[in-house]
Amino acid sequence: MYVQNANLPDRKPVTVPGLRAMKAQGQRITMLTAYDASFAWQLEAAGIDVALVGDSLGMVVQGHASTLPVTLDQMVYHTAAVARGLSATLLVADLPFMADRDVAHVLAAGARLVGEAGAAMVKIEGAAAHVLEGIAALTARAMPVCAHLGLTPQSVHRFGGFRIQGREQAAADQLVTDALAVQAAGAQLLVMEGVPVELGRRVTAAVEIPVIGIGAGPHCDGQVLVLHDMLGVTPGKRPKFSKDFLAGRDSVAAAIRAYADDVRSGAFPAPEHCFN
Ligand SMILES: Nc1nc(=O)c2c([nH]1)NC[C@@H]1CN(c3ccc(C(=O)N[C@@H](CCC(=O)O)C(=O)O)cc3)CN21
Ligand SMILES: CC(C)C(=O)C(=O)O
Ligand SMILES: [Mg+2]
Repeated sequence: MYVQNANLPDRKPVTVPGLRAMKAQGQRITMLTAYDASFAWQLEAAGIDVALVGDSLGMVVQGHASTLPVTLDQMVYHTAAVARGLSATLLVADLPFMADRDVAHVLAAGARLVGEAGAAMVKIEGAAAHVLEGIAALTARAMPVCAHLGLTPQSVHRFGGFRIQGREQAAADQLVTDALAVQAAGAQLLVMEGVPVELGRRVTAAVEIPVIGIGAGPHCDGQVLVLHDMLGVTPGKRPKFSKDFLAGRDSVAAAIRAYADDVRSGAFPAPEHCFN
């Protein structure tokens, strides 16, 4: 913790093996995005388990229409800022678009996000052959990997928009196969985004690693939201799966605590935040 004069809450550090134990014990995992030290500290103080420096910063911080313009330098800058606001919260950073172009780039990006900026884990989208290779290469160098499947925003042009994935049987079966493949490659956490409730349930049951859902239904081992969505400050339309937790509350701290409570109790996501 770098922030001066901070009143540190007494928390046990969240670790990668600790998340696996939470899945085994049926304790739901809470995760939110953060992009700067001040909001990172709000997550820390509220007892959120995992902070994600998402490339969604390209949309909610920079104002772009997609995550594609975000650069590795920008991810390193934001990850380092978030790291200074955290102590016990596990820090995950997204690999930006095209940082997965080959294993050398994946490792160079991982080294910057983990070694220079202070992430404990790096997140990489998809399960293509070159991505599986990247997951294995990072894992072999002791940089734990969070996989990301389903509505992977870096594939927005392939999908033709931010569309729910895995609605057809063949696509759903392929997503289960992909989840097993990223786990076999070494991934220790999996974000499932924008899939029907039943597929979120299937994937969560199929893998041993914890599955964190966003628009993937209530059966995942944990939930993640974009911070700006859950504070109701996203410019324009929020995704249907998000919820404004600041509405009716009087502080950012209260909103984040309510989110954590609702994820842990299973009250969030409700049916109106889910896809069938
Ligand atoms: N503010 C924000 N929140 C996010 O959750 C988020 C980002 N930005 N940027 C990166 C990606 C993009 N995401 C998005 C963005 C929009 C929808 C969306 O509008 N979905 C439609 C459903 C479309 C369908 O039914 O196929 C919706 O109504 O929610 C979904 C995911 C998720 N991530
Ligand atoms: C929405 C989450 C999972 C993400 O990847 C991001 O914020 O960039
Ligand atoms: Mg992302």
